Amino acid sequence: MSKLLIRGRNKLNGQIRIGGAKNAVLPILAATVLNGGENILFDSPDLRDVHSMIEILRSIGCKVSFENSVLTVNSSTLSSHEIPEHLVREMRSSIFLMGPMLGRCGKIKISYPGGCEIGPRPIDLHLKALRELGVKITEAHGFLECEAIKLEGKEIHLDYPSVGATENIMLVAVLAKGITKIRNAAKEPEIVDLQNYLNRMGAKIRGAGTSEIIIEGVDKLYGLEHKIIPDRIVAGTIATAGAIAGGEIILNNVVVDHMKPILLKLKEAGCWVFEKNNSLKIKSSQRLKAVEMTKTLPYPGFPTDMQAQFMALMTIARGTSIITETVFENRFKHVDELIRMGAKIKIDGRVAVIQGVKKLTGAKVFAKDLRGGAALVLAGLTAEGTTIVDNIKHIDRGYEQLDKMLKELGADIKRID
Ligand SMILES: CC(=O)N[C@H]1[C@@H](OP(=O)(O)OP(=O)(O)OC[C@H]2O[C@@H](n3ccc(=O)[nH]c3=O)[C@H](O)[C@@H]2O)O[C@H](CO)[C@@H](O)[C@@H]1O
Ligand SMILES: C=C(OP(=O)(O)O)C(=O)O
Repeated sequence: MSKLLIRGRNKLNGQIRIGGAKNAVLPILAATVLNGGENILFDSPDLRDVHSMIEILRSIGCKVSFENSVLTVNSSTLSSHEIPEHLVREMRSSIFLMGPMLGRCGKIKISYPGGCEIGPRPIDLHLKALRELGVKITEAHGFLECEAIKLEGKEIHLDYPSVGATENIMLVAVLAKGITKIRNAAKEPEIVDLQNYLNRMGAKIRGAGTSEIIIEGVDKLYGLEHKIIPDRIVAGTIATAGAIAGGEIILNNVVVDHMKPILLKLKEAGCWVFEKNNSLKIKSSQRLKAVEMTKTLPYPGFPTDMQAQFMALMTIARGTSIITETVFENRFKHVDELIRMGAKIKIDGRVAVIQGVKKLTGAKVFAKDLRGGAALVLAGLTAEGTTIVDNIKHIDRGYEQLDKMLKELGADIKRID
């Protein structure tokens, strides 16, 4: 199992370019099966999840190549509607295939996505919406057999603004007859990127980024080129690394607007943040202050995918901070590991109370999920002595060589296989 070894207390300085977003490229990769053409995706991040999605696409007959951040998918050779179970178990995002496969071939057989570490993550909202749009779903022996009897646009009200359900509905509705309206849709920037990608292949969608998305079904879609938006969570993680380690870093290729909820919290903690066009300068030269209240919420609220990293920062802030996780039921698994490094954190249900300490100390810790793992790396940057973060396969799911990026900025970090 690969590990990261970090010798703490180096300041971070320098510049780094942020790559394309995992949460944008995964639904877009699934969407490539819709058009039966050639899709060229620029700025695609080289991540474990992206490779899992590539394997899925190949397993159903698509031709895929990936070189220098350019992903090419030709879906004209699609030949199967059955998604291999072992690949679906690798990654929850495999359920994004449901919408496009139903639109293109009228059927899909897929197992329930793999278990996850941050809560039960049901897919009931996806299935309810698909049924409303005319899909017959039979659930048996852990598999979902779905058949599009007659795909017809409808008004769908989501009980919760689920990112994945909003995207799956968009993906099936593009080729349905008539108009689909999603009410209480999720507003994340990655949904806007999906809308832009789909519209450029011939779809008629408007409203992404607001709570009402309208999709007018079309008959035919075409292959195209598209550039993936920058990853706001990777940018937020590196910005928080700069804040926790101290120094002055510049992040290039970011959409500052997407990062506002994260930047507001960094500023509240006393960090200097300078915004300029598509770059950000983060400067931190003194012990930061505790941020009294942080609550994770759907966009444009503070992202749950930044909760663990922000908690790592709060462990060494002056004063007491409270972080409430409202999106996922079980996303505090990094807490025990941070405590091993000297953090003072108490958990009560979905609320964490963090009493800032003057310093953390290096320890052997275990990454239990993606963002929790990144939080442990950030804690290691400030800790006295050596930190070993074990089980970093989770981190590789969402960061393209986090160690390399931090090393470039001056961290003493190395990967041991
Ligand atoms: C690939 C991708 O884009 N992943 C992101 C996406 O995940 P994902 O799309 O899975 O997240 P959702 O927005 O769907 O989930 C939010 C909440 O809704 C619940 N829920 C969701 C669907 C459903 O059918 N039933 C249900 O109860 C979930 O269990 C969770 O408690 O948004 C999350 C919330 O911003 C992020 O943490 C993930 O990084
Ligand atoms: C939870 C996350 O991703 P996924 O939905 O792909 O598991 C994440 O990116 O933090």
